[in-house]
Amino acid sequence: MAPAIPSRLLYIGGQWRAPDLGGQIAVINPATEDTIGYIPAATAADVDLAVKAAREAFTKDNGKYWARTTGKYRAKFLRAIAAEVTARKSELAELEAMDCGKPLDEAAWDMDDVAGCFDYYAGLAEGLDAKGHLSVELPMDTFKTNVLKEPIGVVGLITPWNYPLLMSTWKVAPALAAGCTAILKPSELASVTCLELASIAAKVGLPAGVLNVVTGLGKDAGAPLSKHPGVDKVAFTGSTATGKSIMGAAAEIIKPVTLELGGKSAIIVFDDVDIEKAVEWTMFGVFWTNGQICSATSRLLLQENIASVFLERLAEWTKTIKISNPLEPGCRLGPVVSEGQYKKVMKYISTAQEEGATLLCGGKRPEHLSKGYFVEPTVFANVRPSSQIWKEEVFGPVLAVRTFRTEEEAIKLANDSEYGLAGAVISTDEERCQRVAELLQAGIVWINCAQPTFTQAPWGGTKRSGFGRELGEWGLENYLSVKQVTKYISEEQWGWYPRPSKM
Ligand SMILES: NC(=O)c1ccc[n+]([C@@H]2O[C@H](COP(=O)([O-])OP(=O)(O)OC[C@H]3O[C@@H](n4cnc5c(N)ncnc54)[C@H](O)[C@@H]3O)[C@@H](O)[C@H]2O)c1
Ligand SMILES: N=C(N)NCCCC=O
Ligand code: NA
Repeated sequence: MAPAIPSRLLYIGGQWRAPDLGGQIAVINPATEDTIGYIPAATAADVDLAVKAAREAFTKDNGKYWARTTGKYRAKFLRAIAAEVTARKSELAELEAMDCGKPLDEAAWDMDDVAGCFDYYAGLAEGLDAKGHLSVELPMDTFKTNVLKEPIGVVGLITPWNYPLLMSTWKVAPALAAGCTAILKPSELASVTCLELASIAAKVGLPAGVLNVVTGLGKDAGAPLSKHPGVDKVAFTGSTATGKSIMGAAAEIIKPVTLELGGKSAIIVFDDVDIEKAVEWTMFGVFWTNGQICSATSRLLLQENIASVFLERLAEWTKTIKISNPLEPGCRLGPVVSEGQYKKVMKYISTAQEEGATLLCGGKRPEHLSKGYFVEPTVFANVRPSSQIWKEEVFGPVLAVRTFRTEEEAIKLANDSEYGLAGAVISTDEERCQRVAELLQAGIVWINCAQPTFTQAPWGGTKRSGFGRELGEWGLENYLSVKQVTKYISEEQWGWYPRPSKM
């Protein structure tokens, strides 16, 4: 039996609190269109309380409460959270699948990644203790400089619905490891597991106010958080449009932001490949998580002389993907997240047809599913570079294909995008893969695969896909501020101003 959606309030200052205006948002299961629960709807007053709680936790006892504790102390809580996520893995995975529509196997994988990420940043928190006082080489021996890495302060973390708990963890884990205190505002379309993270924080005894979770609409809760003067930094993952407004709000008060935004990443397949392997990675690149991945390799560039064999196999294989309720064993494609997303994806599909692309497979709701926001995995060939489906992020299971003749042409086509998040190259020629990897304008490049992501490696984009890097050591730096402490160590008088002669 699927678990019931737990009934939760906002988590502020270590307490469960009803939202100031008493609002609620329905939790909709996109596979059934049923309302399966409610989450609280925070507004500006709740955000303000959460920021105050986080500030108090940050400054309490001159930082001895959290911010200036040892990394070893903070690591214990991060590891306890990881253990609790692991203990509750199957329940959390089911909640995630019911809330955002991802297949249960994917949600279970996410939960392993969540636990792994908390464990990883526990290790980096411990590492900070040793790195706390770096000394800097100076050209004068009359001075000595040390560099302190300090938590940046109270951080606002705003996250999307495609990996609800994992995208939040990519921010919460390094922020807490660094000694920051945080307010997490997950997406209103999928907040259930983030409220469970709050319950886990309470259970492991994370000091009150260190992590606050406020659910609510972007305009009502996200916007007040992003412009709050009591927030020292905002880390955001979501759409480019929202990223732009968050950066604008932050500019008013010179608040640093990092932005992980959208993409329209290319996968380049050369004619020397094993067709079976290349077809499967192509499918995984755009149909995993239903294509609702910022790094989805949703533009396929295919070398001309293998195009017909490759596309025939791709269409044939795509038609066999198991589309079902995410909780059904073996499901490989669930519904898209919401009715709004369903309509948006369908509109992209009809526009692609109007613009003359060739529909190879998919393009509609699967016949065996009359309810739920399901879209068949869809492949369009002969896509013109000027067309919408080539340029814009669909965030759904839709692949756009073009052929190319030369390596140079492929790179040019791949880079001809406003976005620069990811890219992939598939070829048995290692030197070619290396060359292409270096020339792709992207923050993430996959060779002979697409999408596998490791907590240890940096993640983030270039161009309009945003800036800043999450994960790995880079992810921790996001939440640290650098302070130099310079000491005069000479016994001598400084001697810049001539001493006045004695009276
Ligand atoms: N680069 C990455 O790592 C990455 C990862 C996942 C998703 N994404 C991107 O996220 C997008 C899809 O996610 P989404 O639909 O949830 O994005 P979205 O921008 O609509 O929402 C993201 C978050 O921002 C909040 N928000 C909305 N308006 C706001 C405002 N005015 N001020 C402050 N907060 C506001 C939302 O409530 C949500 O929590 C896609 O474009 C995708 O590419 C990027
Ligand atoms: N491999 C994983 N888990 N990728 C997450 C990608 C997040 C962006 O949407
Ligand atoms: Na939902």
